[in-house]
Amino acid sequence: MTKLILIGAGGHSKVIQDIVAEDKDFALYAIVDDAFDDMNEVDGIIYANTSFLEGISVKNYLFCVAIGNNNIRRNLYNKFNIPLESYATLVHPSAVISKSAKIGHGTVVMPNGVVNADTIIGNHCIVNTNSVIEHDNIIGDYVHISPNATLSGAVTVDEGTHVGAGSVVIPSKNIGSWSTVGAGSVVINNIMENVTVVGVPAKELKP
Ligand SMILES: CC(=O)SCCNC(=O)CCNC(=O)[C@H](O)C(C)(C)COP(=O)(O)OP(=O)(O)OC[C@H]1O[C@@H](n2cnc3c(N)ncnc32)[C@H](O)[C@@H]1OP(=O)(O)O
Repeated sequence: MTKLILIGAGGHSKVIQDIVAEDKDFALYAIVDDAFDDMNEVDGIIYANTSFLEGISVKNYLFCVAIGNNNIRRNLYNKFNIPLESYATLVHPSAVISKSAKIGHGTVVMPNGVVNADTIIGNHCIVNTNSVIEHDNIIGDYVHISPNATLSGAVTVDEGTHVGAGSVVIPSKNIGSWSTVGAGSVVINNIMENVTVVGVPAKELKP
């Protein structure tokens, strides 16, 4: 069993802890978060400040940045000198993943997530509860596909973008990097980088 360390102790972390509890390949070793000043051990799990990472031998563990915010997740990955290969790919047993799909390091697939044929998902992504990523999608690093969102076939989502809960993207559209698709939106056009779109059909929200 591989010992796993989660970086982050908030709501998103709780869902990941549930996934780890279902996975016989992993044993949750520690949860580190700057919200913790002191080190405690509860039910065999260490709770500690992120400075705990400085005193361990990285090669003995796998890791996951368990933070929902895409930008913070990227910043924490860049902050800690942990090789990409040391980040686990965590998949809930109820998720359905095509044998031809590829999923990167540090990426989590929540309950009932679907990733279909020939889709490629990058590193440190979130495929959230009940979301559907259809065939031939290309999903960049640090992307979050929220609960109940549906990406139709051959969609591309570039780095850091957040696709909101219950939104739909029609086939073959591209969503640029570090953009946000509001909850419940329907994307029928390509979306630029660094914008927020909302509504049906999705239109840019001007600052
Ligand atoms: C397990 C989990 O929890 S995973 C997390 C999943 N999270 C999500 O899906 C959240 C997605 N976020 C949203 O939908 C947000 O509303 C955002 C990012 C689109 C906009 O947030 P903000 O920038 O704070 O916008 P704000 O709330 O000020 O609204 C601005 C305008 O957009 C409208 N608007 C905001 N969100 C939406 C939406 N999803 N659909 C349609 N209109 C919207 C508002 O009504 C408002 O309109 P008005 O100016 O005419 O009054």
